[in-house]
Amino acid sequence: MIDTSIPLVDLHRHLDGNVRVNTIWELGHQHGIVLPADSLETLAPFVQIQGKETSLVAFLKKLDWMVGVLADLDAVKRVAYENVADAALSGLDYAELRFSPYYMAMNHKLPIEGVVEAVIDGVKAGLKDYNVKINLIGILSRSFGQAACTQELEGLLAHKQHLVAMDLAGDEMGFPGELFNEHFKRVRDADLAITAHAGEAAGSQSMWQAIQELGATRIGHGVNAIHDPKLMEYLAKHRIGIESCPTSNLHTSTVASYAEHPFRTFMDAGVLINLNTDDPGVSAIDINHEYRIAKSELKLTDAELAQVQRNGVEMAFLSDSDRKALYAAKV
Ligand SMILES: O=c1[nH]cnc2c1ncn2[C@@H]1O[C@H](CO)[C@@H](O)[C@H]1O
Ligand SMILES: [Zn+2]
Repeated sequence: MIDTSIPLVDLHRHLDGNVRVNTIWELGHQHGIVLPADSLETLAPFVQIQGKETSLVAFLKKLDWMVGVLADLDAVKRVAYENVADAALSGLDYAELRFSPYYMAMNHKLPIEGVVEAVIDGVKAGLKDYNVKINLIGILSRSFGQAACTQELEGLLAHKQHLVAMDLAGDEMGFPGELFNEHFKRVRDADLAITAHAGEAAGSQSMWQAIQELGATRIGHGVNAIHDPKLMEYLAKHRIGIESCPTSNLHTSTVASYAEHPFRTFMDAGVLINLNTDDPGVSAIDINHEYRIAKSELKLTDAELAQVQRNGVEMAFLSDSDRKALYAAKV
């Protein structure tokens, strides 16, 4: 299913949506944080999806315990380290890990810039022990409003040399992209690439906004583009990549079933699209699961899966020489 001659990448993966249940348990006890359950087994349903949630906002609540145990910067560093380990252990050659330092900092009033530094340190430590290539994407969490995103942006820009891109995530319906035009002007001025969660909870207009006003060259989810033929044409023509996360889309009720996921519609329209995990800890999945689902439920052939795998490498925020090196390491 996975072609071992092609690099395996995950481009849409929230570091703060991938905290191990065991780590939540240990950090909770270490820091005297009252957890909602008194054993590891009974904790899992509070932080992982059981069946599915009724909406994106309901889904996002599952991440709250993951950041709720980040009581100090060592905890942040640990989570970042374990994210590198998880990426390597699931067989990824390359992952772009995205994180929202405001969201990670807010429960225990950690310094936002300190969180950014701790993530960078944790990833560095992970890379000493595990063989995988990692790049970082900074997230502006729209759900906390414009002022919080300004603080978040500044904490991230202070370490922009460690980032490849910036993303807009959170409650897409409640906080439309227009609110963040000024933020993303600063991101463009800093020469970082841009991806944005769009067309997940809101319609295709939100994707046009992300592309034309924020400057996104990739879109997270983008499911709702299929209702807008002009946009589909535009995505294909301009090679705007769709970071697709089918299981997350099911878990947020963005699609009602795998069978209704429009992945194939994008492929047939010539749109660059790949497979990703989104919040592997919350969804309790890994990248292999998404490729299995793409075969069994989205009915992709092995040749199509190989194309999807290559699309991911094509879409990655990598320099041409790094992209070549990633390919070269597989042959
Ligand atoms: O599927 C998703 N759609 C939109 N936002 C998301 C999703 N998963 C996580 N986050 C958001 O990303 C930040 C943490 O990295 C948080 O703002 C969380 O709500
Ligand atoms: Zn996401």
